[in-house]
Amino acid sequence: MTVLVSQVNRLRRAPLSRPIAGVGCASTGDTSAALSAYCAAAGIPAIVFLPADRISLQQLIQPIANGATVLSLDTDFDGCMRLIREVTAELPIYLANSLNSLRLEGQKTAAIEILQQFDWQVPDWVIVPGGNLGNIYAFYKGFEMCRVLGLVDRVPRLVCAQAANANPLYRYYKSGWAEFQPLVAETTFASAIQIGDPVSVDRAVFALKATNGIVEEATEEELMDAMSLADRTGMFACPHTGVALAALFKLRDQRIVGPNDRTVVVSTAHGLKFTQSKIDYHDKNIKDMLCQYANPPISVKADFGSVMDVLQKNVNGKT
Ligand SMILES: N[C@@H](CCOP(=O)(O)O)C(=O)O
Repeated sequence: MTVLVSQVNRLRRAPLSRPIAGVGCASTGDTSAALSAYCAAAGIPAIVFLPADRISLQQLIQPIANGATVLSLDTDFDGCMRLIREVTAELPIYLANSLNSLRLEGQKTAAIEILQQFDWQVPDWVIVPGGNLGNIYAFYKGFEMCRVLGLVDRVPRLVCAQAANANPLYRYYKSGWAEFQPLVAETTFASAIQIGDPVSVDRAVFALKATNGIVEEATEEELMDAMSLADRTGMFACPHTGVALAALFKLRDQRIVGPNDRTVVVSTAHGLKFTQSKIDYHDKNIKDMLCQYANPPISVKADFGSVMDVLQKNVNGKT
C-alpha cells in the first residue's frame, strides 16, 4: 500500500488538470486499514467502503482512528467494490484496490523477500489465501521477475486457497477453467476473503497456469482447526492463514505436496484482528463444529485445595 500512496503523494504535487482529491477502496477490513494508515501519514484523504457488520471490530476501528471517511454500506464486499468503481469513475478519487497495478508492484515484493530469506533457494510450493485475487498474481509477478533477472532458475508452484463458502476460483479451477461464474459469497470466518466476484480473477488464472498451480478449498471446520493447530505451535494465526494451512494438509494427504517439499504458507493478517472467532472456537460455541482443539479457560474456586485439584488433573495427570 505504501507504493501506491507514495505515488499518489507524488502525483498530488504534480500540476494535474484534475488534482487527486483522495484515495478510495472497497475492503473486507485489511486494505482499508493499510490505506487509512498510509494516507494519514501522508496527509491525503482516505475514503473506505466497508460491508456493514461483515468485518471485525478491530478492522473497523483502524480507518476510523486514522481519520478516514468510512462508509459502512448495507451490502457485501462485491457490492462495495462495484460502488467504489462507479464513484471513482466520476470523482477524482484514486482507486486503491488491487486491480490497480501499483498495488501489485508493492505486493510482489513479498515474493522477493521469500527468496531472499531462503538464500535464493526456490521453495517448491507457495500457498496463498485468495479472495480478491491480487495477491496470488503479485506473488507470481515477483517470482517471475527474479527468474527473468537470473536471480533464480525457476518459480515455485503456486496454490490459491479459498474458503469453501467463498470459492468462485476453486469452482472455476475444478471446471477445467471452462467458465468463470461469480457468486454471492456466504459467511465465512475467513471474512477478509469473503468475496464472490474477485477483480483479479484473470490475472490469478494466468499466474496459476504459468506455475502449474492448484486451487484448493477449506470448510469452516477445516480452516478453524488448522488455525487453532497453528496457534498451538506458538503462532497466533488468522482464519485466512487457517484456510492456507488446511489446503496444505489436504495436499499433503493427497501426496501432491511431498514430505520433503519446501513449502511456504503465507499468513495474511494478525490473529488479534479475529479474536471473537477464536473465543467462540475455544468456548465450543460454534454451531455444527466439534472444535477439536478447543482449550477453554477453567473456572476454579479461589482456594488452594480447588486450585491443586485442577492442577493435579490437568498438569500432573498429563506428565
Ligand atoms: N481482503 C481485501 C479485499 C480487497 O482486496 P484488494 O486486493 O483489492 O485490496 C481487504 O482486506 O480489503
